[in-house]
Amino acid sequence: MADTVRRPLMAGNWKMNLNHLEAIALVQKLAFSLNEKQLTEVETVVLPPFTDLRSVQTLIDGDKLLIGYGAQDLSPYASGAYTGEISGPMLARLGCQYVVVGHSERRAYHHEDDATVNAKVAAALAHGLAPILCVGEGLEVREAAGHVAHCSDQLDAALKGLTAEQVEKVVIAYEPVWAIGTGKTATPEDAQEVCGAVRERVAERFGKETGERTRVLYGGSVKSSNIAGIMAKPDVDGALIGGASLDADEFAKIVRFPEHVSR
Ligand SMILES: O=C[C@H](O)COP(=O)(O)O
Repeated sequence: MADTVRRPLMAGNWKMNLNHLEAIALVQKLAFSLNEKQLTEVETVVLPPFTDLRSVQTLIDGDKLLIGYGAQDLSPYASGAYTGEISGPMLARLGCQYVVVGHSERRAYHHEDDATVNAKVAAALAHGLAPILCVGEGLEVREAAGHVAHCSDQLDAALKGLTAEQVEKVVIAYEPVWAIGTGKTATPEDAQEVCGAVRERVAERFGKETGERTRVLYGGSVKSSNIAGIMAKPDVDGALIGGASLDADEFAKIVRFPEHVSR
């Protein structure tokens, strides 16, 4: 992790897990497990299913918890006849700060292509939400050593038409598909290679300052036992955590990573 203006971000993507009652219990436990200093040093965010958001908002606002929250997806449209969809304005009204866009599970199971991801990034920004934009290669691309080019192409497509000022608000998450939910974590060097390349690409297209300010996360089988090594890398500003974020103790240990990193 570089000594820059970039505040570390640990975001827990719960995926399709935990109902609204379980969500309240987890957020309460997470908040009790971390003190003000830890939550100030490391931005801590939960990304629950849509049905939990109102409960999470009520708890976080009511108890003034230093925990952020957001959604896992949004429609590219603001309103209209799109059955089953949830819009940016709806999420903004619920106080969401973040929304995941282009997660590999949505690209694979919901056939989201680069144009859709680009439209969703723009929709999020238009409604004051910071997109957590996911890029990442599958195993075949990795084995053919095409991972950097693949992520760079996904990034270019997703950021098409944006200004530098907008790009600074985007959080980019490098999530190698082969490391998601598999227990196969990328090594800190693997994470650094792509996170560094992503930052360089942002700098090339939107300017050096924008590259320096944009946060780049790693995601894929992150746990308390491997987070310190990953966060020691200069271009990794945090993590997008799946399975491990469903356990409040484990998530809190991940947030406390600075205690295990020598800087
Ligand atoms: O969004 C989170 C990632 O898909 C990582 O999931 P995981 O930590 O369960 O491997």
